Amino acid sequence: MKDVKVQFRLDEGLLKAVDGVDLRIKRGKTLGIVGESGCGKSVTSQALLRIVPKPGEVQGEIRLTRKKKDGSLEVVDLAKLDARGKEIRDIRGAEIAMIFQEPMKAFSPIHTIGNQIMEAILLHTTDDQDEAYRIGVEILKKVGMSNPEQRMSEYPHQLSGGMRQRAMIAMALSCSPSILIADEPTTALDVTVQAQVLQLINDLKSSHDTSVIFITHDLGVIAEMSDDVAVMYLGKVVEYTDVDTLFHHPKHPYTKALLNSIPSVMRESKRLESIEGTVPFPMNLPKGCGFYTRCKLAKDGVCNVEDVPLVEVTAGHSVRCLLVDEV
Ligand SMILES: Nc1ncnc2c1ncn2[C@@H]1O[C@H](COP(=O)(O)OP(=O)(O)OP(=O)(O)O)[C@@H](O)[C@H]1O
Repeated sequence: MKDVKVQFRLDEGLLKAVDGVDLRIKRGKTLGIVGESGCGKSVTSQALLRIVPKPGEVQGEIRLTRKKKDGSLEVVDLAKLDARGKEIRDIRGAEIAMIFQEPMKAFSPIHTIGNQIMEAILLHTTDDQDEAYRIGVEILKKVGMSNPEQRMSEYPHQLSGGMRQRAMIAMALSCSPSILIADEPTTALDVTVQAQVLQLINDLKSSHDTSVIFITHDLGVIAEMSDDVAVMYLGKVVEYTDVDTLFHHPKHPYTKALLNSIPSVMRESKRLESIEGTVPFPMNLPKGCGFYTRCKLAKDGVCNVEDVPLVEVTAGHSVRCLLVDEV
């Protein structure tokens, strides 16, 4: 993704939900996107699939390298495609699939799990009903579903929360996508089921060489799942590096504050730190660093003058902060 912007033209003004995001998703690796509510994580992933709701507009470059039927590679700029056209519909589900926080929103309540999984397979993989059924059962088995044949004929409400989440992952994986977007997929689950679902995504990633974009506000989950991490704040990436560097050598004051706000059994402190205030609304923002109003290190006349660029401070580690040397 290169300089990707998503803006909503509303009566009140221009809402910049995503404001110039540059990200790279490597094959077979997980990119974690973390940040507070409203920072633009979900809209970034919606932009990738071109499912940003109206009146949202996507700008910038979203380059996807894909294999053509003859085996050769081609690069498609998803941002330039017609959001309702055939080309992006072929890519959605087949090339890039998504799992959501609430599976009930992804499934239709009036069709069986089997019908819904088979629909995706019949659309992208085969015309043969029997083969689609066989692939459906196989994929349910793979995601650890008990009695997969029986599940095929059940409706979403007949499954438990954890099973519904597995069924949604099965539907997303049924066409072997090269990119899987997981948007807070475990937030609504209890911790044991959460651990199983995370394990499942990690297993499938390594066995299928799938690239995963994992969106969450939970830094613990980020640590467990990601190879690279992008920390987002107010529609921008403020820090972008590999997971070890992020946790051991964070540079941006916002990342540091986020890390200090996680309770740890290893750290002895009287009070858990919190970040004062809330994320500003992304409309009519003043110039300068988006974190200025909440940053303990902010300097008047330095940080609130010009927009701050994302700078590579060491190889593979980019930070959007003018005071990065002092931090
Ligand atoms: N359909 C829409 N119309 C107008 N504004 C929107 C729309 N969808 C999102 N936004 C705005 O875009 C910004 C980013 O939203 P987004 O849902 O990407 O945040 P998020 O980081 O995913 O938050 P959460 O963790 O709560 O899902 C927010 O200010 C939100 O209000």
